[in-house]
Amino acid sequence: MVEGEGDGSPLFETEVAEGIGRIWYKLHALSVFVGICGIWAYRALHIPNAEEEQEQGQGRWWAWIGLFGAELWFGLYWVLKQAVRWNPTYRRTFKARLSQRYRNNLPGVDIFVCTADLTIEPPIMVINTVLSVLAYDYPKDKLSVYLSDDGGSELTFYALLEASHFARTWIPFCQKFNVETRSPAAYFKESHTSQKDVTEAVEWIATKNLYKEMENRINQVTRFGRLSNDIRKQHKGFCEWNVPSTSCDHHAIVEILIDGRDENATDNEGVVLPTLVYMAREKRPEHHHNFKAGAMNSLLRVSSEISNGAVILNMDCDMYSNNSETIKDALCFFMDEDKGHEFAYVQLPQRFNNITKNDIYANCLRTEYEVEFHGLDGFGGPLYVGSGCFHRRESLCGKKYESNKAEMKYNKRNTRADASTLEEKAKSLITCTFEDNTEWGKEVGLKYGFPVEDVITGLSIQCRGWKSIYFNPPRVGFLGVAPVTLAQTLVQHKRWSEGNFQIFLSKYNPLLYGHKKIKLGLQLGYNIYFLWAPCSFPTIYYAIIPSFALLHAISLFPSVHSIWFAPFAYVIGVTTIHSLWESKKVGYTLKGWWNERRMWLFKRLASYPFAATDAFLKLLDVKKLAFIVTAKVADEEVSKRYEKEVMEFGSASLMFIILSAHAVFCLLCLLGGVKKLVLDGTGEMSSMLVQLTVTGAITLINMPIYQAMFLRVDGGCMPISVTIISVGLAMLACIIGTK
Ligand SMILES: O=c1ccn([C@@H]2O[C@H](COP(=O)(O)OP(=O)(O)O[C@H]3O[C@H](CO)[C@@H](O)[C@H](O)[C@H]3O)[C@@H](O)[C@H]2O)c(=O)[nH]1
Ligand SMILES: [Mn+2]
Repeated sequence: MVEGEGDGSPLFETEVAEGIGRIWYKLHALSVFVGICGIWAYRALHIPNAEEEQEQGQGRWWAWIGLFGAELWFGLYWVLKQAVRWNPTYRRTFKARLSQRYRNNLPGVDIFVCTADLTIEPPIMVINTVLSVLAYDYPKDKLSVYLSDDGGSELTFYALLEASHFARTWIPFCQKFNVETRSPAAYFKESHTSQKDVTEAVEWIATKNLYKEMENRINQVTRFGRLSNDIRKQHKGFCEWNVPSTSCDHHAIVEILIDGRDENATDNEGVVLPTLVYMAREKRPEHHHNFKAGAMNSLLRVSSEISNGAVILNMDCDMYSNNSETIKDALCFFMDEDKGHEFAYVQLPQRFNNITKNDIYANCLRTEYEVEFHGLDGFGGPLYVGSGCFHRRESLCGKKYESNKAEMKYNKRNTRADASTLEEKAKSLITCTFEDNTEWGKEVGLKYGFPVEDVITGLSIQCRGWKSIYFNPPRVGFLGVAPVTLAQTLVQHKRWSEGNFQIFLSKYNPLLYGHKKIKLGLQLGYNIYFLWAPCSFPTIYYAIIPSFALLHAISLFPSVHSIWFAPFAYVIGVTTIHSLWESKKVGYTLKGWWNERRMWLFKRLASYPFAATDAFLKLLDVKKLAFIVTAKVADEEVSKRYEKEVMEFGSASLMFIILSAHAVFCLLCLLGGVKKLVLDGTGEMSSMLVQLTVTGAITLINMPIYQAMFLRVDGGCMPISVTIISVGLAMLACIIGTK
């Protein structure tokens, strides 16, 4: 036995960042905090009095108080952000020890893939995700994959049936040639025969042809919109669609496409296959289905009947597994003899395979995944953010944490009931009324009532005493599809920020609900995300008032010659440098950093305000919960512009009117202000420097908007109606208040 590999050695290792770098970081943070206090002091000590107001214009007092409020907010929010930067924690697993120690005692793993909409989540994409997890490097008799289809479509069922056939070739192929990328579409895109020897190349070509043929069949059927009679004869499951049904009105369907207990269900090399199940829960217009949370809870019940794996992996249909070892990684945490029993879930970062070089819409959330989540891990574990999360079934089903060390076991499968009996039993668990008068959606399973079902579920699991793990493997674990237009990103962020803020406003507010249950650092950490939406108000204020005052040559900041200038310069300068440094460290380009800054502003101007409003309306019970599924396909023109990192507008929307009206407004303020200062000689340059900088920076960041309004002519440019309305609005705003 290798030294250190014995029974007692841990299955994972934790490293907390320390050393001189940390000390510098903390000193820097302290100094910035002093600067922030300086800004607060300046505001508090210089509140304009009535006399001054006479001199400098009516609204100055209001402007001042508003800025004070905004600066208080930003300062406190900055403090929250330090919490997750204080103790970054990193994890490493020892998979060889796991395999050696638990060779025959590994637990069953159930993988849940969710899909909801046939048109924006094409079946070929869905089954690529399914194939990537079917091919996991894990004992196949312990692996079960479930597809939940909220679209309830026979086309998706057909695609899954095709996948179940192709899996027989794909799984052994991956094993034999050590394929790392186990989504066939992604694999055949990145790999070429030229890198292979003859035998491999032959099999490579054969497998690729098989895949391409399947892809063609599926895409043809999808385009056509229905199945031929020949196809419908291929499997008894198609009978389920004999009665007319729609995505929101149909009975429960459960079809076991591959029964892992069946000795004849083997791949081309004669090895047993993983279990594969199609599920569409019953849907009726008069019953609320609770979106993804409802689907996940149905999956929990159906899987408990069929395979009852002790570990559950949650996947979105667009996010394939890119690393065939992540199940083992997750198990290194769950099965560690010393600490394992404490962990409820292991979240991996969500990465995307369609991010452009400079990540124009700041979709990859690198700061969150590379910096902040490591910080959260130091305080008891990260948020559960959906796709790419491994759960202990017990904790997801509502169990409280108990400190006794119980080993995670392999649950024996029900071998008596045959597949069709299991299917019938499973169907009875996913009817519309099954959950009535039960704890499902409340204390059991994923929680209902929030558009970010995962985050609230994770929080309540942590509040039941469990810890969670953030694991960021060297080879990316999961790769999904990020939105490719500005509108999609803004809408996606509206859902997230609204859901998060809704939690903040509810009884689940981490400061109350988590009090004495989770660490303070984690409570603060949660609030970074929960307060996204209200961050919009101080930002809007700060993005308008200083510029407006500049236009009127009213100074709202200290003059360069004043000692009070120092804290402003220091805080603005150092936080900018720090964010540059941080984003460089996590792999952003300079332009990527700039794009991230832009999206920071755009989200706060045009997405979060809607989220905050809707969250309040929901609190008052005037608005119903909605879940807009993010689009995963785009037409060719749009994709081309995305590849070239040209910002996409194209359609008229209120979000765009806000953005462009604000952009024009700032430009007018900048021009007007400079004219006043330079040509008319009103006001002092030295006391306007901060406002000039702020307005100038906003104008620079808005460059793509001006281009889209006045220079571009392609399909993604700003619609002329939006341009007219926003220029009108901006001019109106500039005129108001001008005497
Ligand atoms: O009624 C529904 C709505 C959605 N989904 C599925 O839920 C997943 C997530 O939806 P998507 O529109 O892709 O949301 P994203 O914003 O991309 O997803 C992020 O945010 C969600 C919470 O808002 C999490 O559930 C996801 O895991 C996380 O990746 C997709 O697979 C959908 O098919 C359903 O199964 N039923
Ligand atoms: Mn998604």
